[in-house]
Order: sequence, then structure tokens, then C-alpha cells
Amino acid sequence: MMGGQPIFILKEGSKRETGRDAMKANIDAAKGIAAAVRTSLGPRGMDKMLVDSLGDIVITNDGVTILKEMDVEHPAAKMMVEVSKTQDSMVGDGTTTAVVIAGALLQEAESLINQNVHPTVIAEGYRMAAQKAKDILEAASTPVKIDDKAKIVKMAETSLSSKSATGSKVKLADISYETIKAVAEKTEEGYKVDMDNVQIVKKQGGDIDDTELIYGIIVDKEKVHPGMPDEVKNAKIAVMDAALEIKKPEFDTNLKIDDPTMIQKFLSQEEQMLKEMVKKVKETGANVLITQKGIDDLAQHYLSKEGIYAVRRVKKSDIEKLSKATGASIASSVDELSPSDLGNAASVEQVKIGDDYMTFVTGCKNPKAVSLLIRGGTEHVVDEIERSMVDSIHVVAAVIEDGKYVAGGGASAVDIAVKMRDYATQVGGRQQLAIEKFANAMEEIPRALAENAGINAIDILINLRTAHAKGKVSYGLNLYTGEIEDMTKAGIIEPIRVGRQAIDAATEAAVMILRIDDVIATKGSGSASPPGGAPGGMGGED
Ligand SMILES: Nc1ncnc2c1ncn2[C@@H]1O[C@H](COP(=O)(O)OP(=O)(O)O)[C@@H](O)[C@H]1O
Ligand SMILES: [Mg+2]
Repeated sequence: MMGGQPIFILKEGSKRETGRDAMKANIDAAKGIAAAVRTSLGPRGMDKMLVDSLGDIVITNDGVTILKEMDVEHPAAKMMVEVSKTQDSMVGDGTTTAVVIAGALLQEAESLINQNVHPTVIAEGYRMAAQKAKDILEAASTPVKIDDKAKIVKMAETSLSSKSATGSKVKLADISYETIKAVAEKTEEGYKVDMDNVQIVKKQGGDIDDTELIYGIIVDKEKVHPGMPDEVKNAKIAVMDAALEIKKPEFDTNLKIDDPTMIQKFLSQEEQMLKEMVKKVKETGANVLITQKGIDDLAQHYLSKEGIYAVRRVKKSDIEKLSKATGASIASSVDELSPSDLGNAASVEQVKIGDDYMTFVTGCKNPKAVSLLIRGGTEHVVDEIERSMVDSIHVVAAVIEDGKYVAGGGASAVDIAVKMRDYATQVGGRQQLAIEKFANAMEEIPRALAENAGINAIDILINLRTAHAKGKVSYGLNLYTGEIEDMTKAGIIEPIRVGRQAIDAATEAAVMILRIDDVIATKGSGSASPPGGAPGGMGGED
């Protein structure tokens, strides 16, 4: 205690929370986030409907999407949102899993803190445990090659089974595999996948099963003139970010015409200029013209007469994808366009999708450019199918790059928990307690999977532990049958990267939150101050 006058180091009214209070508030906030997504884990998990202030809704089962859309305020809760975002960017799947583990790690830590175990000891134990968990996962993993389609498709199916896409998972898993197989590049260190090569186009209408893989680029536009060919084989494509129009003056101009023949002259000059532009395009040898800007009606007419297939007002990102896929250089004026700028594709074709027409550019110079055309009855369905397909292609990419998979349905989590408890006793000391808690936290996965399916989690856990104690390391909970069985045989498998990254991201966040014993609202933090924080001023407290 400092005697006498208290010394204020923070401005009056600043919010501050210290010691146990700060930690308790942080843990509670983080647990709150985990609880919010926990019920969506697994194939029997529920979806969330997120409604924004404008009344727009998103219906999803995807952990990271739920958290991104939630207006999270508490700083520790925000750290949990980061966990799912990290998981999403590193793996693309397992975002709910990572947050559920992080929440469980904090929940378990809380009981140790209540027993006066110092948070730094817990943090240290958790770090050791995470390393051990990854070693156990590695040891339990099975190698798989890119050609083993049957296995890899199963992993895509596991990923899709927890989404509303599950009814079409066989077809979608097959497409996911073919998509990634087409873009995977063999390097000295194994296969690498560049997701930039995969274009995703959503088209509302039709059935989820109408979703298809196109070996090329899809431009969501129709040809500009009905007289143009429906299909151009052996396409020479001019790609532009300029208009085929006569520039209008930027300021109001008055043109005084005394002689009626002048109007004719004036118009025919405009006509002449547009004709000239089309002629220049034709002279480069192009038979397809795709531009980001507009094409004048008259120019459309001349292009059609020349038998050139033309598309206008194409998205900038599509223009870039087209340029990359066909090898075309993007020209910024007709005058600049030269034969060497043209790109190549085996075919450019107008295809009817639902009630609309789209342009498919297939057989591109770069065969690694592929597109997924996502279909579904309503906007919400198409959006969720897109999210599910993004997860599923990432799963396929992860397993093709790493070449290893593990058992799902909580099997590898229980394997880790069981072996972790042995490891804890070997470590001994104060860390032992934390390592045991880590083991408990891993079991949160099968527990949540069971509870979400309305199955008694305690029975399941006991049976799973018994099976694992007998060496049945790939036994997990099959939610199609409700039985405990060999997940590898049941085809409920997932890339090792999902689990590995979930362990890392969850541990990092838990440790970071545990090491905070002081939450101070800083300048300009506004509403980000800790709830119920103590008033500022250090003097006299503690
Ligand atoms: N048929 C199944 N039976 C049991 N568990 C399953 C089955 N299919 C998927 N899972 C499990 O569901 C979990 C993934 O659920 P999901 O809702 O996709 O969450 P995440 O966002 O973490 O990917 C994984 O643990 C996976 O093993
Ligand atoms: Mg998933």
C-alpha cells in the first residue's frame, strides 16, 4: 500500500480491469463465443441465421462465417474470432473445431486458476501439450497420394456432410476433387495448389446438383448482338479495359448546324470512326472481343458483320482471370491492340444457364484455369453451397499438398486425449495438471458432436475411451449410424492439416488470453472498454 495521496496515472473515468477479474471476464467472453458456434459442429449441428441491421440474412453452418458476421465487441471475444479466421486462411476448414477447442482449453484452465495454479504454468503446460498433440496426430496419420481419388473424395464428403450441401455431397465431393486435381502443380517438394486458378461463379436457379466444373473461365455475360456466332472455335481473344465508343465531350458543347447535310456528315463521321475501330480489331486477327467497358450499338453491328463474338461490361476481376488463363494482354485502347496481345482458347461459347446466357471460355492456353459454376434454388442456398464448396476444395488441396489424413468423428481427438494423459504423468510437476486439462479439452469435440445429435455424450466418451484403451485408435462416433466404430473404414476422414492447425490456433489464443491480467481501455478505444471495468487510478488499490 502506498500511503497518502493516491497517484492517478490514467485519466479519470478510464476503464481498467486487473488480476483475476480481468482474466475471468476474458475467459467468459471467449467461452461465450465458443458456445455460440458449438451447436453448429458436425453433421447434426444446426445452422445459424444472422440478421443485419438492414434485415439482410445469412443462413450458415460455417464457423468462420458465423463469427465474421457477429458484431463482437469484447476484446477477448475478438481474439476468438481471430482463431477461426486464422484457421480459415491456413486450412479453409475446421473453423468451428478450432474455436470449440480454444473455448474448452479456457474452460479447463479456469478450474486450475481457481485452484491457484498460476496462468503462466498453465500456458507452459498447454504449449507442451499442443506439441505432443501434433506428434500424436502425426503418428496416427495415414499417407495418401493424389491419385487415390476414392480416399480423397471421402475427405471432401466429410467436410460437406456438416453443411446443407450434404444431400448432394457425392457429386460435390467429386467436383471438388476434379477441380483441385486440375490445378495442382507438381513441384520438387510435392504438389502445390494455387487457389487463384479456381474461379467461383454463382448462378441462382436450378438445382444444387447442377453445380458443375468448367475447364476454363466463365464470364457472366451474353454476346452483345444476336447476329454474332454462338460459338467460336479456335478463339483468338482480344481482352480490353477500354470502350468501343466515341468519347462524348466532358463539358456541354453546342454545335450550330446551318446546313442539313452537315448532320449527315457529322453522323457518318461517327459511323466511320466506329467502323475504323472494328476494322482494327479485325486486323489483329481476333475473332472474340471481351471488354470491361461498353460497346456502341453501331460497333456491335459491325462486329457482328465481321463474325466477331463480343462481350461487354465484364468485371475487372474476370478480365484479369481471362488474361491469365488465355495469355492475352489487356489492351487499353483499340489503337494499342496488336496481334501479339491476343489470347487463345479452344472455344468461346454462349451457354444458357437457367434463364440467362453466360460465356464459357474453355480449352484455355493455361489448362490450370478452372471454374466452379455453383447452382441452387435461392440466393441463400447458392451462398451456403459456395461456402461449403470453398471448404471442400480447400480440404482436397490440403490433403494433396500434405499427403496425410487422420480419422474424424472425434477419433483423433480421443486418441490425443488418451495418449496425452499418459504423457502428463511422465512430465509430472505442475505442468502435469495443465496437460491433463488439455486432454479433457480435446474430448470436447466428440462431446459436442454427440450432444448436437442428441446422443448421450457421457456414454459415448466412456465407450470411446474403452475402445482406444484397447488400441482401436481410429474409433470415433459415426453420426450416420450413431454407432462407435472405425472411422477410417466408415470413410469419415480428414486431412491432417485441419487438426494440426486447429490445435495450434486454439492453443495460441488460449495462452494469449490466459497471460492477460490487465485490461486497460486505451485512447480512442470508445466502446471497446472492458465491461464493468473498475475506474482508473492505481493508487490505493490492490
Ligand atoms: N458422419 C460423421 N460422423 C461423425 N462426425 C463427423 C461426420 N462427418 C463429419 N464429422 C465431424 O464433424 C466435424 C466438423 O464439423 P463442421 O461443422 O464442419 O465444423 P468445422 O467448421 O470445424 O469444419 C469434424 O470433427 C468431423 O470429423
Ligand atoms: Mg467443416
